[in-house]
Amino acid sequence: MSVTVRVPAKVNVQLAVGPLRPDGFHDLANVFLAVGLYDVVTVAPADELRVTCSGPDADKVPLDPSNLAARAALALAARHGREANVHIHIEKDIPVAGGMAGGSADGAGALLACDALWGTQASREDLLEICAELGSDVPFSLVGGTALGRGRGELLTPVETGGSFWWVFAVADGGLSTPAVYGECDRLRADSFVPEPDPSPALMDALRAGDPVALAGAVSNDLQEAAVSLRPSLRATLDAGTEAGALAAMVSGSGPTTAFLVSDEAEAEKVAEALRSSGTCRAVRVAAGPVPGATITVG
Ligand SMILES: C[C@@](CO)(OP(=O)(O)O)[C@H](O)COP(=O)(O)OP(=O)(O)OC[C@H]1O[C@@H](n2ccc(N)nc2=O)[C@H](O)[C@@H]1O
Ligand SMILES: Nc1ncnc2c1ncn2[C@@H]1O[C@H](COP(=O)(O)OP(=O)(O)O)[C@@H](O)[C@H]1O
Repeated sequence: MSVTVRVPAKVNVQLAVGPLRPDGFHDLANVFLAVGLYDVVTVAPADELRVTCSGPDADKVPLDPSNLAARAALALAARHGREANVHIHIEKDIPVAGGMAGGSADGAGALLACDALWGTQASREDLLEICAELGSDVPFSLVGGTALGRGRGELLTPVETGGSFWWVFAVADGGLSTPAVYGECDRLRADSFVPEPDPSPALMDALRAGDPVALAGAVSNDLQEAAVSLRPSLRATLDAGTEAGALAAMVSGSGPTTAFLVSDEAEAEKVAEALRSSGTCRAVRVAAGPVPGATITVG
């Protein structure tokens, strides 16, 4: 017997970062959009907890208990007074350390899969609470769609979205550490007043209208300057996408993946081809969103 869960990547259409909190996190207005690039997590009974991973980036994924999928299984097992004796296999398609919440996706996926495998029947609230303990982005990987994350990103409310948006993602060589990018953001803003983060009304209107041109005018990412500061070569990738006709060019979350909003699928293929031949990135992916969060496909 096994259970398989499919979990999407995300792009942040707004990432407003407030001042550094005493606990080392930042308050956010984090508008997540789940996009159709997926990791697939399968769990099956085993003698002991074990994680395996396949896919082109598999060698970059830790297989020890620091893996977010393993941590999710251990957290659920601890709550229900049982052993986490399960084999977790991750088919990884989400770029690793790319600002697309791949680890968070695996955490949410393993949690949902173990809950079904073990019949623990945890409530949605319990699952979301465990997700928040695992990481700021993990609750969103469970719920998917479009959502506003407040607090450190874990306090979610759904955002009405009137259509599907097409994206091209340029995957960079190597990853960027999320804490390092937040740290660089603090350093760059050390002498500026940093306001409390708020969701953009223009962005909410554009999402509700399903209007990619309006969305392109409203997207923002306070971590972009920091990601480009740590990885200056991203500037050339952003420029290549803009020159190819993307409506908006931005860093995805903490990067180094860059995200290009386009009007439709045909434009996506055009911009993708231009990015591929630009020589400014390692790989190019096309995806649309919003899509649902973690979903059981087998089991
Ligand atoms: C930046 C974002 C945008 O969605 O994602 P990525 O682009 O990395 O995927 C998130 O805020 C990343 O969330 P996640 O990767 O879950 O971070 P966590 O494990 O909770 O925290 C890792 C570290 O990031 C920093 N951190 C994270 C969230 C937050 N609101 N403020 C922070 O300062 C802290 O240094 C923290 O120790
Ligand atoms: N299941 C997992 N998949 C990928 N990375 C993981 C996983 N579990 C833990 N990690 C660690 O999390 C780091 C961040 O990876 P990831 O979640 O892919 O990127 P990001 O935080 O930029 O969205 C990786 O460098 C890796 O060390």
